Amino acid sequence: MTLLDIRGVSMAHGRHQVLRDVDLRVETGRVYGLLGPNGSGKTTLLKSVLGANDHTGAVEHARGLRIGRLIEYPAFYGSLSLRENLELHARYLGTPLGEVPGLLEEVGLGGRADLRFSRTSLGMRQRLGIARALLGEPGLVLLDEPTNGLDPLGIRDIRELIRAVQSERGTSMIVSSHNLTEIASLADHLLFMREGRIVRRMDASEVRGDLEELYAAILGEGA
Ligand SMILES: Nc1ncnc2c1ncn2[C@@H]1O[C@H](COP(=O)(O)OP(=O)(O)OP(=O)(O)O)[C@@H](O)[C@H]1O
Repeated sequence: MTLLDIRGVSMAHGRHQVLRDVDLRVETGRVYGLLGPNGSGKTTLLKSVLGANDHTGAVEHARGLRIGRLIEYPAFYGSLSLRENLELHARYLGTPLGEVPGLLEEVGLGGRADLRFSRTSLGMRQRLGIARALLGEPGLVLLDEPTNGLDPLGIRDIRELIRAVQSERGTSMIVSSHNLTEIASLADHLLFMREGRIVRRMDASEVRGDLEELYAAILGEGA
């Protein structure tokens, strides 16, 4: 089933064209890896999916689709506990508060539910951000550089968490990342962006050899 149908989406910041005629169809149960250099338009595309910017073209959502998101650093209240932060967001979304303890367990924060947010590490914040993105059982989750700023073990932990969430729930995801190992292990469909366009798309099963070499061949200087 098609969850999201993006057709001819373009977006400019002033005279700077950030997205150019992007088409993308997102299907149920698939994980899309969004790759591209800094400034290629990945975050802007994810924001267009959410209707959070002034793009042209069409973004059609399947009826009743809930979209969870972890885009940039999510805002949480430092003086509230992890549980209170999630409950506050659940109230804002109108989703059941009873979901919160299970979600904290699912992201590995069950034993830390009463810790104040201001006392958490970046890895814990990303876990909490993922839990927040899962409130209300979304059909699609957007993760924008979910391991940004983490150390190698933190990157591995978050990657494994995302894989576990995906395999347990079967949720469709769009994950943007500069970390090719992460994308290679998570995505089943790869989208390469350059200067606001999707210049190449392929199934992960089509990747032969090293993803870094493929990335350079598609997106490197002179490609
Ligand atoms: N609010 C804004 N005002 C002006 N320009 C913006 C704004 N937001 C983004 N841009 C510009 O749009 C372009 C695309 O930015 P975007 O954040 O979508 O790229 P990205 O591929 O996500 O990059 P990165 O990998 O660095 O996160 C960049 O050149 C950026 O400077």
